[in-house]
Amino acid sequence: MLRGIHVPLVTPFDASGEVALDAVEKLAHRALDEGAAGLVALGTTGEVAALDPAERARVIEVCARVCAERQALLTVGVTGNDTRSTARALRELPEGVSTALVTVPYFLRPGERGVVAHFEALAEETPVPLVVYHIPYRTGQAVGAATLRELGAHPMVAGVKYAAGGIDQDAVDLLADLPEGFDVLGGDDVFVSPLLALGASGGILASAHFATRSFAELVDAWQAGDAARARALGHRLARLSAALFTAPNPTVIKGVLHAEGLIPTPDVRLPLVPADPETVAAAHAVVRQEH
Ligand SMILES: O=C(O)C1=N[C@H](C(=O)O)C[C@H](O)C1
Repeated sequence: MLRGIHVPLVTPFDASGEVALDAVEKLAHRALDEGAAGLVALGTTGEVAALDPAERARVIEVCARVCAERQALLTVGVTGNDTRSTARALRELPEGVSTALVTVPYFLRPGERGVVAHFEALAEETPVPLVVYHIPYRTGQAVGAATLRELGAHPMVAGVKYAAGGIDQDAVDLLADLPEGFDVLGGDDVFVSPLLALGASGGILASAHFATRSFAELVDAWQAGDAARARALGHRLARLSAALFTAPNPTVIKGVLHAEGLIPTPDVRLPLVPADPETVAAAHAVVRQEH
């Protein structure tokens, strides 16, 4: 079910600080035009924590409309570290959402048994399949291959966005023996090529706002077993991703999107602060080489 490149859209703001919904719509069409299999609304890249409920609803509405028109998959980020409120947020997801990207409970560090209990409870209530968002350097909670496999056995758990900060032993173990119907999507942009080589089926990658078609080709090349082509593309795209992650995400990506005239401002909401102009210019130079 979870294949190809899914672009976690930034949430652009206009000069008065409001969400620029027309720019969201344009970015959504552009990503799909360029070969993305789906979109992710309200990811980390979408600054979900800084949006109020009405803004979140409007962003989902725009993305759901575009994905329905284009027959693309819409994943919506649902974050929370308490099971009851996360279950409520899932139940309240509107029509048009295909899957929910649910972060491993952060900060609390409930242990792996707590993580399993959390996702099992959510899986009983969710109207759409879940994608576990495993990102221990943000959540503070380790989740090993055995636990991910246990979660993946549930019919309402469709996959994991794997962002362990590199290729670790658990990634190797998990991809060697995946539960039926459970997919692994890379979530660390710089490491997506090696994860695809191990058997991941795609990626949720903020850097795929740029060179979307090349990222989609990277997935296809690994799946076709064309290692020479995949390796060359992977090295090139890792350089692009590294340049886009030299300051907290999504500050550099917004800076470059603005420099390209694709969003009205490069603004982010506090506590994020805009990337400095030199950082944006350096990343923009790498992006331009991909045009
Ligand atoms: O919003 C996302 O989804 C992503 N967030 C990651 C992060 O900010 O750590 C990066 C990844 O490309 C996608």
